[in-house]
Amino acid sequence: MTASASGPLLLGAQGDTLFSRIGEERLRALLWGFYAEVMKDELLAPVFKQRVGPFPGAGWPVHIARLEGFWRAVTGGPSAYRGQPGPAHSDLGAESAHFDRWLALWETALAQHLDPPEAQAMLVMASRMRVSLQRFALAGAYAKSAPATPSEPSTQGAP
Ligand code: HEM
Repeated sequence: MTASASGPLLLGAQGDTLFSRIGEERLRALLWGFYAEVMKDELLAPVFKQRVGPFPGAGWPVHIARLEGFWRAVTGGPSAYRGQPGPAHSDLGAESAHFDRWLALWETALAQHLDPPEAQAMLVMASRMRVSLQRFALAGAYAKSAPATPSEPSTQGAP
């Protein structure tokens, strides 16, 4: 074997990140394709529409750019992402069923846009993230349903 067959798959250890194997263009296409499907889904779409607005306008270009930064960061690419994924999910009313659906659509989108090894790696990453994101999501839901705290303004400003 000589180096003549070198391509993106034979980069040195430092350059061989998941991000470098996926590439910027495919990552972006994956994200737009994924959220296009999310916004056709009757369970997920209302949650995103309320926060981000009607797809693909409103807040979507900014949202996708933020997600691109996030996925670049976690796949070893250059990224300026400084967000807080946990708190972003704490007030959505998202439950376990939402995460099941999200991951099912993610798996489909990954198969459409990426080669199997990268698709598998991205699926495993998201499955692991789910554990903590869902914890944030459900904690927010419990806080909301707790009857102890009156939501009326009568107590606001009280010492
Ligand atoms: C493992 C699955 C998921 C991953 C990896 C994920 C990832 C992310 C990330 C990285 C952000 C950007 C956070 C920020 O920096 O602002 C985000 C935002 C958001 N996610 Fe998720 N998410 C997942 C599941 C879900 C589910 C199930 C829902 C709801 C049905 C959801 C709804 C949202 C919404 C509405 C935002 C925008 C929040 C805002 O900007 O106000 N996500 N998500």
